[in-house]
Parts: sequence; structure tokens; C-alpha cells
Amino acid sequence: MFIEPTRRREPPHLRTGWIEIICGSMFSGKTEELIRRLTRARIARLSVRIFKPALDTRYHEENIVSHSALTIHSKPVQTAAQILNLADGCDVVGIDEAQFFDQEIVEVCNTLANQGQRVIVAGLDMDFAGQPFGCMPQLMGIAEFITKVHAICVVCGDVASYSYRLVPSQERVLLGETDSYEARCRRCFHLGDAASSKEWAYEDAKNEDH
Ligand SMILES: Nc1ncnc2c1ncn2[C@@H]1O[C@H](COP(=O)(O)OP(=O)(O)O)[C@@H](O)[C@H]1O
Ligand SMILES: Cc1cn([C@H]2C[C@H](O)[C@@H](COP(=O)(O)O)O2)c(=O)[nH]c1=O
Ligand SMILES: [Zn+2]
Repeated sequence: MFIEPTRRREPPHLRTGWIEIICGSMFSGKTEELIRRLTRARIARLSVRIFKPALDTRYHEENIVSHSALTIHSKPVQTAAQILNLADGCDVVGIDEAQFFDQEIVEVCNTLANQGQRVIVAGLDMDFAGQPFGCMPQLMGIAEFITKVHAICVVCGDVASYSYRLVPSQERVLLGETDSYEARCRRCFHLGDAASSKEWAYEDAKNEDH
């Protein structure tokens, strides 16, 4: 579990900021972990501002919502540059679904951290094709702390780090949840449609015996 570095209450011009990345596949707990860290920052009476890309309207127009229905209020923004102005003067900046921002987000996060702010960024590290997603590799390159979280493969129950797309679109950006994506391990991701959750039938039958 990530334990945040102790932060003394220095005057703003003496503060050191930093960048934390929370990455992984869909359903791996990125949003839950982001909400956990932001909630703890609020308990520490730090001022917190939270952002997400305006295109992410999947569960709610404004709130960030996890697959397990944890929720926290956020400000949807069209561009990364807007975050710089809106986050001015706060202690902690939270950003969800960072993979949807363009490369400008890298400079924005750097500037915030250089100003002494703590920046916590959650995003998909890989797209549906198993390729690094947009700005995420660059963000990881400049971050002080990186946490990779994992889902459970819905086919075999192993640790999952891939997001398998269930619908035929080849567009990189396609909003969705369990209707369009499954968390899968490396093996089941590459097996593609040949892998199916029927493999669970054996385990389910065994569990019913007990
Ligand atoms: N295959 C799965 N593996 C793990 N958790 C899953 C899976 N499918 C649904 N969940 C649920 O999703 C929650 C994580 O949701 P969330 O934090 O929104 O993930 P992410 O932001 O990484 O997509 C888990 O706590 C669990 O309740
Ligand atoms: C893999 C992949 C995902 N997306 C979309 C699908 C969801 O709307 C979000 C990811 O949300 P989560 O909080 O990580 O579950 O991204 C996409 O547009 N393209 C992809 O390749
Ligand atoms: Zn698997």
C-alpha cells in the first residue's frame, strides 16, 4: 500500500512537490486508490482539487466514480492547460483517466509539482491493443512514485494487467465498462476470443461441492 511521504507545513515557497502515478488495466482499482489518497489528504486538512477529462461521461458528468461505486466530486476539463489555472494555490491535485489527455498534461503535471504541489495521476498504462496509452509513459518517466495495480482475469482468475475489448471497434478511444471490456491476464489476452470464461465452470463446480 502506498504511504504518502510526511509533509511538513512549510511556507509555499519552500515546499517540494512531487508526482504520483497510479496505473494498470481497467478494473484494477486505479480510481479506488486515487479516491483513497485524496480522501486521506482531505483528512490531513490539505486543500484538494480533482480533475478528469470532459469526454469521460461514462458514469457521471462531473463525479469520478469507481466500478465499485465509490465516488468523489471532480471538475471536468477540456484541456490539460485548464488544470494549471484551476489548481492554482491548492496543496494536492488529483487527475483521473489521464490517458485521455494530450501530451500537454506532462508539462502541466511538471509545473504543478515544481510549484510545490502534490500531483496524483491515475490512468490506463495500456490500450485495448496492449500498447502504451498516450501520455502515460512520459508521465511515468517524470514521476517520483509509480504504483501499478492489478485486476483479476475474468477468464482464469490470475492477475490481470490487460484490458480486453469485447466489441469490434479499432478506435483507440471507446468509452465502456463490462459491456465492452474484460480484465485479462497476459495469456488470456493473447488467446483472444479462443479464451472464454467457460474455464471457470470447473472451479465453480468444485466450489459447489463444498
Ligand atoms: N475483473 C476484476 N478484477 C478486479 N476488480 C474488479 C473486476 N471486475 C470488477 N471489479 C471491481 O472493480 C473495482 C475497481 O474499480 P476501479 O477502482 O474503478 O478500477 P479502475 O479505475 O482501475 O478501472 C474492484 O474493487 C471490484 O469491485
Ligand atoms: C482499454 C481502453 C479503454 N478505454 C476506455 C474505457 C473506459 O471508458 C476508460 C477506462 O476506464 P477505467 O477507469 O480504467 O476502467 O477508457 C478506451 O477508450 N480505449 C482503450 O483502449
Ligand atoms: Zn487469464
